[in-house]
Amino acid sequence: MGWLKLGRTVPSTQDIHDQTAARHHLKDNCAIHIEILGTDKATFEIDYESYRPQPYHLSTSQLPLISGDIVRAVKGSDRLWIVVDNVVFDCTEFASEHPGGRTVIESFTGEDCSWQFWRFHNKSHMRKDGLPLRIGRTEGVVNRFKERPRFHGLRRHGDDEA
Ligand code: HEM
Repeated sequence: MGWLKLGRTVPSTQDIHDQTAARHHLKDNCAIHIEILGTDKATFEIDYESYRPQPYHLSTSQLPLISGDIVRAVKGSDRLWIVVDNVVFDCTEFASEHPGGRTVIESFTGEDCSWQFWRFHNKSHMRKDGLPLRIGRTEGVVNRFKERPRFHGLRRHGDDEA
């Protein structure tokens, strides 16, 4: 499948150098370090280690919100975070044990990969292996690839039965 083979894109550093974005992160109370370096730009380092797995009993809406800018910026770090259905999973350690291989998780780091995920996994995989990796929820992290419709016979998968 094409999207499985695509390499990583170079991360945009625009967000990281944008002062407005920096203020936004502060407002969200995230663990970051901001330093003004004598220019009109602010830079910050994100303390990715401070985002910890969340208790299993929390519903998605109870998970801490991680700003989309922080999730996207993970591409420039050594952490492997992915987003499925607006939930952020830290797969850094899990990736090496992933039955589908490490590469596929690396290729989606800092991105939404919801439909790709659901093509290969079911809710039971998510409960057993995904739940321990949840570190938060996020908003506005998009999927790079458009989902291709699937067909069962002549019927489009997901269409109403009637
Ligand atoms: C939260 C992150 C993920 C978890 C917990 C996870 C978990 C798993 C598990 C438990 C399996 C084995 C399934 C089985 O035994 O039938 C598996 C296989 C697989 N996963 Fe993931 N996965 C994750 C992310 C991803 C992502 C982002 C992709 C990319 C599409 C992916 C692609 C695959 C593939 C291709 C397989 C092999 C399927 C097969 O051999 O039939 N996984 N994964």
